[in-house]
Amino acid sequence: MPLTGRQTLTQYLIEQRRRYPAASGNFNALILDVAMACKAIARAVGQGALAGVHGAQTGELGGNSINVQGETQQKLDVLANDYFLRINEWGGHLAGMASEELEAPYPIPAAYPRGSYLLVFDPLDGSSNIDVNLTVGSIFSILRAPSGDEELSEADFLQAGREQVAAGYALYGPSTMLVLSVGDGVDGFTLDKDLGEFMLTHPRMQVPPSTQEFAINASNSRFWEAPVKRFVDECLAGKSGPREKDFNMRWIASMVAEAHRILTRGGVFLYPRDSKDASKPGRLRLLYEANPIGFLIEQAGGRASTGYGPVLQEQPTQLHQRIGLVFGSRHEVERIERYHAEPQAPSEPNPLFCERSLFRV
Ligand SMILES: O=P(O)(O)OC[C@H]1O[C@](O)(COP(=O)(O)O)[C@@H](O)[C@@H]1O
Ligand SMILES: [Mg+2]
Ligand SMILES: [Mg+2]
Repeated sequence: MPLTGRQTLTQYLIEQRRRYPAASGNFNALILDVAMACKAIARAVGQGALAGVHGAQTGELGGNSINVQGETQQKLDVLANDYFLRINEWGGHLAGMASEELEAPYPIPAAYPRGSYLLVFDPLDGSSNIDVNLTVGSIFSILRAPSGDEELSEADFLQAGREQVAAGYALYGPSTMLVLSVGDGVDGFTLDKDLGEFMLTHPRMQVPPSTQEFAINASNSRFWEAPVKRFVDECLAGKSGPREKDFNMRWIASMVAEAHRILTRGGVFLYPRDSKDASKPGRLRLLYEANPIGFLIEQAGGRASTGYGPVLQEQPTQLHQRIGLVFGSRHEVERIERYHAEPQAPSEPNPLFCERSLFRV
């Protein structure tokens, strides 16, 4: 038994390596570098206004800085992105990185050795919550890099979620956590700030198969597709509706925090494909939001879907591609997939989401 009574992240990784001796020490070192970046971000988030890290980032020409997504960058988006790049570029484990905040992939500079993995990340998820002091996080995905020393291209990152070697997130909430899957279940660690170590506190996390809690941004209801309207209407109808049970609703606007709640006590999260903006078939990004969260949820016995099928099977076509995402307790996600699979008859609208719809005005 370790001295502290709990396993540290380093001890956990060493033990994993003993079980799979073929795994390289590079992989463990990479996870520890990612964890270090998350600790640095946690410190900045924790200091908040004292560290002057709140508010929008100023662009080169004055005014707010806008990222490749067309969204205003917060100071912490930029700082967190920088920590990820600086702390992970030197170790010799990576061939390149890609980030929500960078338009193009970031190849490892020639000054450092080139490694065999790719790191893809959303350095700060839930940015709209920074200034109001609510939980935010970082999300990451690890892929294999192509062998050889050809120049890295965007195509090298376009791997389906099933190909991920590992995925995880850090949560900067009342406590700082790191939740990780190396493809053998999901384990959660809490940061002991005095020791500066992530300690294993949530071994073998599991998503309960059933739930009475759902999460969706209901202000988008007029843009939803019929199967999503039907699902939500049925939840809202509660005991007196077809589901014959009451549901509770949550919306934090930090997907990483919603994922953590669902990994802890179950639930279903929807940011589905909708008709809000024809150029964006969804809000969330496939490579660094949907895929890593989908990997964790499936490793914990839950289900992650586009509504039409498993999200981890989607073949990406662009680095910053967006996608509809539904994940969480298996029975609810399967139900939503069933609703999408049922033939829609526009001439015979379902009364639940038309005249009697709870979202109808
Ligand atoms: O403001 P909305 O439309 O509810 O969107 C909230 C969603 O946007 C996100 O914040 C997107 O993440 P970023 O902060 O990394 O852009 C998700 O975490 C969250 O689920
Ligand atoms: Mg995000
Ligand atoms: Mg972000």
